[in-house]
Amino acid sequence: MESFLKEIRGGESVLDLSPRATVGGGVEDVYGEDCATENQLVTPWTYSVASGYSLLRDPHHNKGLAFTEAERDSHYLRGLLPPVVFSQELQEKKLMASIRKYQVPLQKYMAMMELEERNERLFYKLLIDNVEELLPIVYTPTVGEACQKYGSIFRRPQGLYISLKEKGKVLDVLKNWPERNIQVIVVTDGERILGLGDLGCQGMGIPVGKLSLYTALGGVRPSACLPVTIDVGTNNETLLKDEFYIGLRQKRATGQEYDDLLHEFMTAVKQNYGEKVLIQFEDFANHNAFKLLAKYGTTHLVFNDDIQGTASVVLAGVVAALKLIGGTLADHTFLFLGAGEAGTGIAELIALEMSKQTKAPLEETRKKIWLVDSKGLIVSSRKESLQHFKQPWAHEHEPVKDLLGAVKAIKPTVLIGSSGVGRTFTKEIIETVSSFNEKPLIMALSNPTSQSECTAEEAYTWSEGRAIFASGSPFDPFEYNGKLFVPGQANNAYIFPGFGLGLVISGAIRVHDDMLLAASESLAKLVSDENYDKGLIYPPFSSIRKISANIAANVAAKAYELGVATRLPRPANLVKYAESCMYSPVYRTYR
Ligand SMILES: NC(=O)C1=CN([C@@H]2O[C@H](COP(=O)(O)OP(=O)(O)OC[C@H]3O[C@@H](n4cnc5c(N)ncnc54)[C@H](OP(=O)(O)O)[C@@H]3O)[C@@H](O)[C@H]2O)C=CC1
Ligand SMILES: CC(=O)C(=O)O
Ligand SMILES: [Mg+2]
Repeated sequence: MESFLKEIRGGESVLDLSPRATVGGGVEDVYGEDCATENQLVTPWTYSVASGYSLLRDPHHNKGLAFTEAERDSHYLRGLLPPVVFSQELQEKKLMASIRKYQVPLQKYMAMMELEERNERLFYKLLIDNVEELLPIVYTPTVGEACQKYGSIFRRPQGLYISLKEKGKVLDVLKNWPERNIQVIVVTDGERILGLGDLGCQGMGIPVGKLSLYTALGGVRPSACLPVTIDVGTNNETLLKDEFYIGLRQKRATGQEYDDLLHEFMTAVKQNYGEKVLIQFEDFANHNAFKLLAKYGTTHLVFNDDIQGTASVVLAGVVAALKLIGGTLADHTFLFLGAGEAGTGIAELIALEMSKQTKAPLEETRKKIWLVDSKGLIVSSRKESLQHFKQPWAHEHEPVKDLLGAVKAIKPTVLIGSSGVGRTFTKEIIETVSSFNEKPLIMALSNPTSQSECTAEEAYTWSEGRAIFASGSPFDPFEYNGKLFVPGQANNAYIFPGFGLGLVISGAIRVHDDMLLAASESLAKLVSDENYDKGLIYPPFSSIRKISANIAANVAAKAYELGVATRLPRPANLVKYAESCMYSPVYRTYR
C-alpha cells in the first residue's frame, strides 16, 4: 500500500503527509497555544476518548447498531444497544426505506439532517450510494424550502454564525469551532439564496448543503469543511416580522460597516487556517459578489461558485452539446435572460474559451454573446447606466425592451436563463427559437424548480422534441411523441466539489481562470455516447466521484503548470492521487 501511495505521490513518503512535526516533536501548533505568552488568551480545548453513552451521542464516531460485539465490550456499550448487530449496508437499506416513505421532500430533508447529527458516516454512505435520489433533497430544490423555513426547523448549529454582534471578535469566533484543520469554507451573507432572494441568516442551509456535497461528491473530509453565515441583517420584511426568525432583526448593514465585517472575517480566516484554506463565496447579491471576488482574489484562495463554478459547468455543457447541435463554439450565438453573477460569469468564460480556440481577441468573441436584464437587451446606448460587470456586453444595437424582441432580433442558437424568475421562457419564445434552429440548446439555470425559466416538458413540447435541454434543478424524464427525453442538470454541483478537491490536493494558493477552463474541459470529456443518445450533455451524477477525481486532477495539473501549487513534488498520477485522497464513509474499526 505504501509503495502504491509513494508511486502516485511522485515518490514522496506517506509519512510526509501527516500534520507537520514541530521541532518539539508534536503536531503543528495551529492555535499558537504552545508559544502563547502568559498574557495572551487561548482556547482551553480538551480531547477525550469517547466511550459508552457519549460515544453513541457523538455523530463523528457513532455507528449505532453496527458496533461489533468486540467494540460493545471494549467501549462500554453493553446494554446501551439492543442485542442485534447490523452491517452498515443493512442500516442503509433500512434508512432508505424509511426516507422513501415520506411524501413531503422537506420531511426527507429533515430525516437526512437528523441522520447527519446522529451518524455522520451513515449519512454520507446514503448520500454517496443514492446520489441521484438524495441530491434533490439535501440540495436544490428542497434546500431552498429548508432555508425559507430554517427558523422553524432549526435544531442544532451546523456551522458558524458570524453577525455584526461579533465585530472585533471574529478570530475568537473561529476558534470556537471544534475542528482545526479546515480546508474548505463555504460562506454566504444570505442576500441572494438561489432565486429566492434575501433569506438573511436562514441562508445557512446553503453552505451546509454545499459542504455536504464537497464531502459526498468531492471527497473532502467532513471535519475539514466549515459552513459560515455572515449576518449583517436582512431586508426581508416577512423574516423581520417572523417571531421564529433566527438572525439579527435589523435592516442589512451596507457600505463601510459591511466591508469591515467581511474584511475582519477574511483576515481572521487566513490568520487562523493559513493561506491554503479555500473560501467559496456562495449566494451573495451581485453588488457584493463581484467586489469581494476582485478584492480578495489576489490575497486569498477564493472562488465564487455562482460566477465561476456556474460558468465552468455551463461551458462544459455547451461544448458537449456541440456534438448534438453541430458547429464550433464560435459558430454559435448566445442569448441570456439575466445579466448578473451567473449570466455574465458564464458569458465571460465562453468568450474566453472562444478566444483561445480562434485566437480572436476577447473583445471580438464577446460580440457573439448577448444579454437581457430587467430593462431589456444590453446595448451600447445603455452603457453609462450599467453596472460594471454588464458593460463589456453593451454591443452596438438599437434598444430592445424584452426577451421575445431580443430573440427575434439576435436569433440565438443557444438560449440561457439566469434570471432567477420562473416561467420566463414562454411558449412564444421557445417556438421562436425553435423556428430558426434545428436543435436549439436551451438551458434554464435558475433555482429552485419554481424559478426555472421553463420546465423540461415545456422545452420539449414547444420545440416539438427538438430542444437539447438542461436545467439548474432536476426535472424527470419526459415522453413526447413516443420518445423519452432525459433532461440534464446544469448545476455547479458538477464542478465545485472536484474543483475544490483539486485546489486542496495541490496546495494551490490562488484560483485562475485557466483552472475553470480545465475543470470544464474534463467534465465535457466525460459525456459518453450513451449519454448523448438520451439527449444528455452531462454525465450522470451517479458517476460523480469519478467525475470529481478527473476534475480535481485537471485543476491540480493546471495549478502546477501555473506555479501556484505548493504540494511538492507533483504527484505522478494526479487522478489516482485525487482518488486516494477522497473520504470514504465506510465505518472504521475501533480498538
Ligand atoms: N444552475 C446553476 O448552477 C446556478 C443557477 N443560478 C441561478 O441563477 C439565478 C440568477 O442568479 P444570479 O445571476 O446570481 O442573480 P443576479 O441577481 O446576480 O442576476 C439576476 C439577473 O436577472 C435579471 N432579471 C431579474 N428579473 C428579470 C426579468 N423579469 N427579466 C429579465 N431579467 C431579469 C436581473 O436584471 P437586473 O440586473 O436588471 O436587476 C439580473 O441581471 C438564480 O435563480 C440562481 O439560483 C445561479 C448560480 C448557479
Ligand atoms: C446552484 C447555485 O449555486 C445557485 O442556484 O445559486
Ligand atoms: Mg449559489
